[in-house]
Formats: sequence, C-alpha cells, structure tokens
Amino acid sequence: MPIAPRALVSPPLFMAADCRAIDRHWAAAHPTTSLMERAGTATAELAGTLASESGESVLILAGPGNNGGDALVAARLLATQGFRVVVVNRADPAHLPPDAARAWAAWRESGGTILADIPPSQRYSLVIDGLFGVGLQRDIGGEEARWIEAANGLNCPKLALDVPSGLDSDNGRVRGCALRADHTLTFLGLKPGLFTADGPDYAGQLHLDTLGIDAAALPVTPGIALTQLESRHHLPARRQNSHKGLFGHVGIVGGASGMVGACLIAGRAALQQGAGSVTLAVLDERVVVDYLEPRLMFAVPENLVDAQPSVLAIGPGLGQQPRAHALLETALAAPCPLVLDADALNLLAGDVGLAKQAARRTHPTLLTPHPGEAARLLGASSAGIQANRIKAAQRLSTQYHAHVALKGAGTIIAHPDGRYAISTSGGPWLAQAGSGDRLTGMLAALLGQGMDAGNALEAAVWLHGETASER
Ligand SMILES: NC(=O)C1=CN([C@@H]2O[C@H](COP(=O)(O)OP(=O)(O)OC[C@H]3O[C@@H](n4cnc5c(N)ncnc54)[C@H](OP(=O)(O)O)[C@@H]3O)[C@@H](O)[C@H]2O)[C@@H](O)CC1
Ligand SMILES: [K+]
Repeated sequence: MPIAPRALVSPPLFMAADCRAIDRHWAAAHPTTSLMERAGTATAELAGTLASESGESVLILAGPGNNGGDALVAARLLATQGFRVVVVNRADPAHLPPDAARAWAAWRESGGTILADIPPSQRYSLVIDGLFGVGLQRDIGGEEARWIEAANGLNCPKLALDVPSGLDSDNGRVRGCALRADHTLTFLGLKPGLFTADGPDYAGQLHLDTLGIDAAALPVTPGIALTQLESRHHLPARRQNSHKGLFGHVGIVGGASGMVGACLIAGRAALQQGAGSVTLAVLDERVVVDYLEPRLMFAVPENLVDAQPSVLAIGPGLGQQPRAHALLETALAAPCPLVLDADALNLLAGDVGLAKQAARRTHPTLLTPHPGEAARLLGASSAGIQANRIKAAQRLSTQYHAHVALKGAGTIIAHPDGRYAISTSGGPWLAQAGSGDRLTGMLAALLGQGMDAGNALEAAVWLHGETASER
C-alpha cells in the first residue's frame, strides 16, 4: 500500500548506489522472491485508481532496464484486470537484465504485444513511465527523448515509476529532458532527487511503496527528508518563572546605507521567533529606531561584540566596504554561535584569510548561502552548484566546519558530521528580496534560546518555509 511521504517523520533518502546495494542483498538473501513483481503489482494497483474512466488505453513506456521491467509487470497485471494497454519498448530482449527479461517473457506469454513507437494520434487514459529509474546514466536523446516530449504533451494523467524518466534521482537534475509526472510511485525508499532542484516540479504527487521490506532491514544513510519537525527541533516549554535573559540576546550586524531593511527584517523575525532581546548593529548610523518594532535595540556595530550577545548574525545588508570587512573579522572571533549570510559570505569568498579564520572557529558556525553565494564560496558557477546541491552543501560544510543551509527548491541542510536533510516545506513564494534575512533572524532566535546548532538550522529552514506556504 503506497504511503504519502509527508506522513512519515524524517524518512531516509537513498542514493542510486544505495538502491543497487539493497537490490544485491535482497537477491542474495531471497533468490526466489522478485522485488520487481512487487513493484509491478504496486504500480498496477495505483494505476487502476489514476486511469481516467474514458475506457481508453493505458500507454506504457518501458525502457531497457529494470524500470522497464516494473512497467512490463504492471502491463500484464493491468491487462488481466481488463485494462487495454499499449506497451512501447525498443529494448533488445536479449540484453535485458534477468528480472526484466522474465517480465518481458511473461508479458509476451500472456499474449501481450510490444510496439517500437508510440502510435500516432491516439488518446490514452493514463501514461505509465517506466523508461529510466535510478539507472539513468547520461542525458536522454533520440527516440526516448521524443517519447518523453510526446507523453508530456498528452492530455491525461502521467504516473512515473520510481523517478520521472530523465530526472537524476541523486540530485534532481534534468538530464536532457524529463517526464512531467502528475504522480510518482517510488519504490523501497525515497530518493533525494525527488525533493530538490527540478525534482518537485517533475515528480508531481509522491507515493512510496516499500515493497514489503522492513525499514529496519534497509541500510542507514546520511540523508533524510525533513517532512515535519521532530521533538529535537522544539524548544523546551517555558517555565512560568522566566525572564528575557533566559531566551537569548541576539546581535545582528548589517544594514549599510540603502540596505537597512535587511537588518530590520532579520531583527523583527528574531523577536517573532521568541528571542529574549535583539540588538541591531546597523552600519547606517542615521537609523537608531524601528518605529514599527520599537522593541529592537540599536548599537554602534564596533561595540556589539563587547556587549557579549548570546548569538551573532552578520550579513543582512552588510555591504562589502572595508568597515564591513573589519566587522566580519571581529565577528568571526566572537565566542558564541555565529550565523553568516549574504555579504558576510561574499566577503569570506573574497578573502582567504577570513575563510581560514571562519574554518578555525570553535563555536558553532552556520552558513545560509543561496546558490550564487555558494558558487562564490566554492569558486564554481551557480549552474554547477545547482547540478549537485547536496554535494555543494556538503563541501561547504566540510570546508568551513559549519552547518550549511543551501537555499533554493528543496533547501539542503548539511552538517559537519556528513548528515544532511532536505526540507520539504516552503515553495516558490520564498523567492523574494528579504526572505533570506527573515531566515537569518529566525535562526539566530532559535540559537539564542539554546537550541543545538544543527537542529536550529533544520527547524529554522522548516518554519521559514511554513510561513511562506502557497498563496
Ligand atoms: N533497487 C531495487 O531494489 C529495485 C529496483 N527496481 C527498479 O529498477 C530500477 C533500476 O533499474 P536499472 O538499474 O536496471 O536501471 P534503469 O533505471 O532501468 O536504467 C538502466 C538502463 O537504461 C540505460 N540508460 C541509462 N541512461 C540512459 C540514457 N540516458 N539513454 C538511454 N539509455 C540509458 C542503461 O543502459 P547502459 O547505461 O547500461 O548502456 C540501462 O540499460 C529502479 O529505478 C526501479 O524502477 C524495482 O524493480 C524494485 C527493486
Ligand atoms: K521512470
């Protein structure tokens, strides 16, 4: 029975290599039980509920590997149930992997036919995409690309098996072209590429079928999908006998002339997230009060570290002038958790000495780059960062010994111990000026209230996404 991933708490993510290892172990331990038969059965069950009631055929696109084998099993079962099916596959049966070859033979023995191309001008009740799964190796071209374009143009629901064909299951990148699915039925466990980069746009509604394998039997992986907050992401209940000193003094450095708003947004967000008190160290000295949020205090930036804040955030509207550089140098030496965002990251990227100082810090460091900032920090292009967002976040985390949130579709949170999470909250409405400043403020507030750095970053990213749900 498929599960909606959002119903699961922090489900593990499996790279293609993990899937291959699971497959090998299963085959060695259960030589007579085929996981493909289970995958095809789950597919036929879901397909039966998705196919429109027009009575038109189900179009099944099958590829040259085991993803195609899953589709062939589903074809056989759907035909048995009375569905009309059209199977398109141009693989050489002599070169199919063993399970897929058995599925091919069973389909043919049941009287099924296989077409070498999609019949023109026909209407379908459903498309099942079993072209490529976790075995996608390169960009799709040729006939398969043409089939995918044709399927994308059909006016009927589309169900992708395991991952939409053309989507790299490890990183969510489209390899040439990809099937735009309305539903994706993924097998065994969730794949990171379904949650980040192009994944959410192509996967549609996700369904997970574990194929009857107990989660405890699956390998432990470093990645999770952050589908909801866990207890570790919550602050303890406040005692009645409390005072503001217990909930942190957040210092925020930034707000150069013309960019003061960034600092105000961060400060207001920190107060809303429960910080005991917030001081803004605004570089534009003309600004000494926020009349809309008069609880914010203002300090001369050079004096802020001496005031011993319990957490410091630097970057919102900071600019890159020499004064900003000097303030960053001072902030890096602060004996408290430090959030680096925006121009603080750009300054780090441009100065090896500062970067080394950041990497040597003994108190927690948290970086919240968007892909452009991450690209500058890693000396790469934004496209290069987006091509493998998980790897990029992990490289930054290792390089700076920091907790890193690489913002964007499916924000990646990478930790220095190698663990990572992909947040499933949020959406394109977060793509707006000031959005990152709010995240910085929320994060600083959670740190100020004593939450562990890694948990605070995950919680802040999640909560920030929740505040910007679909309009
Ligand atoms: N893991 C499990 O336990 C279970 C896995 N199951 C299922 O198996 C799927 C994985 O199967 P898989 O490993 O056979 O890979 P798959 O995605 O079918 O593709 C490989 C084939 O495609 C080819 N090919 C690749 N890229 C190409 C391109 N751009 N253009 C053209 N060709 C390209 C490649 O050719 P080659 O690179 O070898 O030349 C090879 O022939 C998985 O997603 C799930 O659906 C389930 O049965 C349940 C249990
Ligand atoms: K597929």
